[in-house]
Amino acid sequence: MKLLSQTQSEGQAQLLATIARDCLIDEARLSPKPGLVDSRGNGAHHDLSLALMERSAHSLTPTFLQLARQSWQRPADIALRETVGRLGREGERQMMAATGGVNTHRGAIWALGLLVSAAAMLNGNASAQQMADTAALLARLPDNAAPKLFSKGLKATHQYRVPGAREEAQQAFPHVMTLALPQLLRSRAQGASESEARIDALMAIMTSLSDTCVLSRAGMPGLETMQSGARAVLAAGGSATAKGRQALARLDSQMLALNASPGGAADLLAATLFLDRVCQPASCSF
Ligand SMILES: CC(C)(COP(=O)(O)OP(=O)(O)OC[C@H]1O[C@@H](n2cnc3c(N)ncnc32)[C@H](O[C@H]2O[C@H](COP(=O)(O)OP(=O)(O)OP(=O)(O)O)[C@@H](O)[C@H]2O)[C@@H]1O)[C@@H](O)C(=O)NCCC(=O)NCCS
Ligand SMILES: Nc1ncnc2[nH]cnc12
Repeated sequence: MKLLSQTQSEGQAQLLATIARDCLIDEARLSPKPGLVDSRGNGAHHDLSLALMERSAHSLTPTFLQLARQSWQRPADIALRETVGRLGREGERQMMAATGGVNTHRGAIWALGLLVSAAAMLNGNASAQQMADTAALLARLPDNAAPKLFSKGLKATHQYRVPGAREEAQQAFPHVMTLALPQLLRSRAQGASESEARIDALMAIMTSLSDTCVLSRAGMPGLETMQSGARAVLAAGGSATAKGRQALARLDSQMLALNASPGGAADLLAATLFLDRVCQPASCSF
């Protein structure tokens, strides 16, 4: 583990916060994303826009910075879990204030917030898997200060008996670690452009995620359409190929017709981009 002076660790905390914000902006701008806000338009959303997503991302930089500062070289214990929970809820309030009450990034605050904390806890010398495992340790700890709130995500996970955002983090982000990151690297290695590789990584997540945003808006038929459509894009060779792009356009039309938007998958793409940026295959480089 690297020992850093206070000035160095403050610089690293600021870097982590900036990277987390940039990953949210990169995710929002990436096009074409089925059903989601992107640089073409608002997807299946009436209350979201790219400008709003970007404003929301900027409003979260102080939250990510506080998470990194407070987590620096600390162990995963209840005290840190409660601090992280408090900062996360404060971040949600900042987001709501910045967007006039629209939920742009609730799932992203959760996933990226835990990963920013994990990166800081590990002081910069860890693999993506170690960071995901450390984030999972935190996510599994009880937060006694958390209010017992009803949420659309909880309703969908109970109704359809599927895992949601909470479980994804508690299980160390399987959709990021076993699907998205490997696909990102594979598509790059096969010569895809950076945008195409990122779209392919999003597709990899969408092949299997039980996205509670899609379930809430379009039920199980919507989720099945998302998963089979994403599999079709990858089976056709991914978004770098003409057939893959046709399958992607088909999936986009289907998601719009169903009013379905994979907001959870988008959050996990941002988490994937974060780990890709802060970690090397063997150790971390931020
Ligand atoms: C653990 C929490 C994430 C709360 O989870 P829960 O499931 O109880 O609550 P939700 O409010 O539903 O938020 C979950 C959000 O997570 C994203 N998501 C969905 N499925 C998955 C999945 N399988 N894996 C990972 N992530 C997933 C998703 O976020 C995106 O969608 C949001 C928009 O969705 P929605 O509000 O439903 O909006 P629309 O459908 O557009 O609404 P209408 O237009 O139809 O009205 C958007 O924000 C994206 O980010 C889910 O929404 C966690 O929040 C929590 O407990 N926090 C407490 C604080 C804490 O401890 N923080 C620690 C870390 S900082
Ligand atoms: N690009 C996006 N569009 C809609 N909802 C989202 N949640 C996170 N990213 C999103």
